Amino acid sequence: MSILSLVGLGISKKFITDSAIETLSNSDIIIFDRYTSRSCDINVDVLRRLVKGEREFIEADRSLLENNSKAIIDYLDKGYNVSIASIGDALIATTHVSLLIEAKHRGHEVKVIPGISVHCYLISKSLLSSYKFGKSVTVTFPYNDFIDPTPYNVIKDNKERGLHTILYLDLKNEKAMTANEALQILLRLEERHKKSVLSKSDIIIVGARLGCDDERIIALKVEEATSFDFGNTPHIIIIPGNLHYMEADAIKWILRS
Ligand SMILES: C[S@@+](CC[C@H](N)C(=O)[O-])C[C@H]1O[C@@H](n2cnc3c(N)ncnc32)[C@H](O)[C@@H]1O
Repeated sequence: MSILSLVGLGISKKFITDSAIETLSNSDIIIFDRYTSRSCDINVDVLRRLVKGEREFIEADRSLLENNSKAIIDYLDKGYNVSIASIGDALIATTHVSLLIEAKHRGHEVKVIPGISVHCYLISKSLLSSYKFGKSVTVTFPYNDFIDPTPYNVIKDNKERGLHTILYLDLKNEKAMTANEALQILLRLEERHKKSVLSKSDIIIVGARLGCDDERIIALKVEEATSFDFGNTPHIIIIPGNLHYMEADAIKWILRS
């Protein structure tokens, strides 16, 4: 029986925990997940330096972790302890739980090492109440002329219940969607569906490169945000629902003046 560990690295180097390093150092094979999220300063070379002892590193894209999990199970079946190291938390806004289930079914031990996720970091820095977030959703790049309406519908459902929505932005190969692109997509969906889900005068919150030295978190109107320069990616957005008076007071500190 081998061990499969899902290790969250946190969103930047300063958040990598001792527990993460210890778990990686005890693995024979470390699979660095470089597709579910990006960090400003964590990469495979950084991990090589932090991990104790010589370990085999594999850089994994979507095909290895989602379509070809058999390769991972084969390593476990051969007696190797495997860690999958993801930016942020390995189980927040990913589908990696399927790997744990598969490994467990094969009789292997599974471990989860939580990491500081962009999800909780953003909620904390936004000053909004964690009790008032609804379902989160990813805005994906249009495919030919097709724009996936899911984010529009999720924002609508959350807003109907007064809840805030976190929008993750698509990562495709080397391209990361900017907040500007995401908002243009949502405004196009508004034009198409006309359900008054998003208007140019709404206040939204954008986080850029959270956890990095040049992080930004700004509350501003949609019409300003569409052309605002938030700096390099990754970016993330909150579409607020109804603001409690304390939330409305607190976000003034991050409001663009
Ligand atoms: C699918 S989510 C995965 C989240 C990750 N598992 C975690 O727990 O942090 C990845 C998306 O979150 C956002 N994101 C991740 N890290 C970020 C950061 N440091 N600053 C701003 N947005 C970030 C981006 O929109 C990115 O495309």
